[in-house]
Amino acid sequence: MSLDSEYLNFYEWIKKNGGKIHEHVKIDTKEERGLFTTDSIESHTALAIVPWSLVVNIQHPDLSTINTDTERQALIIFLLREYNKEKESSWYPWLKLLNIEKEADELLKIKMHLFNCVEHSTLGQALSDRYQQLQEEYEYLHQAGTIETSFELFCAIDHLIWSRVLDLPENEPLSLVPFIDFANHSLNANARWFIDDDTHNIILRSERTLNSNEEITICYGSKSNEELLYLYGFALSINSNDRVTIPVSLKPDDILLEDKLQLIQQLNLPPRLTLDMNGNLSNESNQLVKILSAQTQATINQQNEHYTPYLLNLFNEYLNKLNLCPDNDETFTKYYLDSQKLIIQKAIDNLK
Ligand SMILES: C[S@@+](CC[C@H](N)C(=O)[O-])C[C@H]1O[C@@H](n2cnc3c(N)ncnc32)[C@H](O)[C@@H]1O
Repeated sequence: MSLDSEYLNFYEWIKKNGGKIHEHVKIDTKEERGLFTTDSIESHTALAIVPWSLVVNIQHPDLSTINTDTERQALIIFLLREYNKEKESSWYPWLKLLNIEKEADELLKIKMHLFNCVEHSTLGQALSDRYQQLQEEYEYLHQAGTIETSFELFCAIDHLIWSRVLDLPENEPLSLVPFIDFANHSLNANARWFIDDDTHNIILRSERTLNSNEEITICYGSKSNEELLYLYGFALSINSNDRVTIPVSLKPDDILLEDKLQLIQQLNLPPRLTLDMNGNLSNESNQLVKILSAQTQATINQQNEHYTPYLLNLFNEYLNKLNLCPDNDETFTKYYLDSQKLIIQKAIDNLK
């Protein structure tokens, strides 16, 4: 079956289930697959209406027999089960388009490459923690006979969920919304989605006039490149929400170790420094540096002469690690690294 007919099947499936897609909206692939217009569309027009019966979450009758610890696990089990049914699944027209097997292969390659470059960062820590958690979760579900797939497929489905789930309001369950899940992210989005109060349908609506052949985008939130990479596997070349977070720790031979630890705990400071786009430290981070750099009891929580050298050393070390990462063609890793280097360089210049 050609790709076009797969898309047509998908649109038909949505309509058959009571949904609507604007006649000038379709899924297409330019740099990245997404939603596009085929003609101009006025502002505040419904681009797609997805019925609640097609929203995948624990309230859906198809998930009612799944008993798990978390909503996410229920979604994983549901997707694996439906994926294995292939054409027999009533969700097939949507699942077919998600390229789950290809995802499983690519995900590992990209993650390994990315991981080599970010091992020293908070992103590296978060990725390896997640990988370990996934391994433990997989072992547990596999041994209990709840899932019978490979670990790679399990990871791909987990990634699929995090990268496609919609941020519904707090009282709503974790949900996947076919069709709207094809909208890519932009900080300058031209569309947004909302739940219709009366019908509970999910509506995607244009927020301004759209030109013909324009990509329809929604905003996934004000996320840094690190968060975007962690959750979705992409980064932006220009991201006004970007920042650098550097993990820091105390040296075991620090003569003020106990006092510093106590103070850090008392003030509830996280063990990392955060720099905004302009290379400025957050207030919390500033306080943490004062403590970490102090060399006498009297100056333990004050600006001290070691403050600037401590930071310069830390920033230069971090920059060196970023520079050690070999050049690579992976676009998003490059965006991430370039932006990190720019911010660190600004922070170094600010100290001079
Ligand atoms: C909700 S899906 C959007 C549809 C997806 N592009 C597809 O082909 O099915 C989210 C995924 O799309 C990609 N994506 C979304 N916004 C992007 C952007 N601005 N730049 C590059 N990739 C993006 C990422 O791979 C992300 O994990």
